[in-house]
Amino acid sequence: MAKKTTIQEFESVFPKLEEVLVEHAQSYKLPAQALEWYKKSLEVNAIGGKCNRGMSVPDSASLLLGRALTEDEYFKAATLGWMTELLQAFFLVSDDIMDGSITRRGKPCWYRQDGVGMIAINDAFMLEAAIYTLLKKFFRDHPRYVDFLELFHEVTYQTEIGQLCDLLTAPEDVVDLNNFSMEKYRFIVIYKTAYYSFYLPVALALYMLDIATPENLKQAEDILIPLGEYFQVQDDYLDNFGLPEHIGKIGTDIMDNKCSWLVNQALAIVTPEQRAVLEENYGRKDKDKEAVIKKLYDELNLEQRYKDYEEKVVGDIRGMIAQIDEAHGLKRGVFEAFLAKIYKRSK
Ligand SMILES: CC(C)CCOP(=O)(O)OP(=O)(O)O
Repeated sequence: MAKKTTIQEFESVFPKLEEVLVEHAQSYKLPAQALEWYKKSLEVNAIGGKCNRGMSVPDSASLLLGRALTEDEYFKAATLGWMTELLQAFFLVSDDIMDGSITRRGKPCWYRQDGVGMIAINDAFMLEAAIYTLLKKFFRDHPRYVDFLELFHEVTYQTEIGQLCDLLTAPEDVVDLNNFSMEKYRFIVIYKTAYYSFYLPVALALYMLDIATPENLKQAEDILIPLGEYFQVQDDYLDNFGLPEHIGKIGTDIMDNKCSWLVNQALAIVTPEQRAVLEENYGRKDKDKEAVIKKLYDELNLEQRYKDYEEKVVGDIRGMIAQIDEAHGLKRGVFEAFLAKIYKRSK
């Protein structure tokens, strides 16, 4: 019988990994001040999230095996999971600078913390580098070591092309709503979110168990990418309708001129007068203009539109899960468990 991990159990693995990373830094005789800085960056930026990505590696491995993991299997799967959380930390530290975000996981963004500033850019690079230190330490002799390396490299690149398009579609000083479309939106979110947040953890579990056949990887991708799109739509919805004290971050999409799911939905249904309101107020660094957009979103009843979307897309995803061919090691439970982690989430 598969066993689901808990956040406590998953987080209990991190200190051991942090010790490995600190020892690696010490092997270069890193001065004490820099070492302390690195430790703090690891602890502040890797810990404190929901760990959906990280916990999905051991959860998926246990579901694929159809049994609880042994202690060593759990440690290895959780280590791969923490590598996805280090990748997440690398992206969040960077993204918060690019978006001019204020809070993250209920605290000031790392770059906004005392004395950090643009050192955060180098800290982000070091969070990414930590992935490969752990991979070499614990998986150098694994038959799929090169596949792990290539997977992390490819998924990082996919996320970066998504982020590039996200930023180019949301120039700070040039608001042109004709620049937005659902087609552009889908490309952006598939690459900036879906691959690293949903495909990566399951692909890691498949490689760890050495059942990452092209068929299994393709079947997994065909479901996990739509799941990742849904997850980003949720994030866009929460950016405006979520409670900052509950989601742990203050929404910035409207002022950041983002090609958000919400503005794309609005563009599809506004009257000419309402479109003029969008044109006049969207994408400006102005709280009063932001408030006008938030009021328009309420008038357009976008909250209900999101809830209708959620029921439709989850029905479609459940239909895809039901079609999975389990003959080559894949298990429907892997995707049902991932969906259950995010369905109707409020943060
Ligand atoms: C929307 C996504 C790309 C960024 C936030 O991801 P997340 O909600 O999993 O964040 P946490 O790691 O803080 O739980």
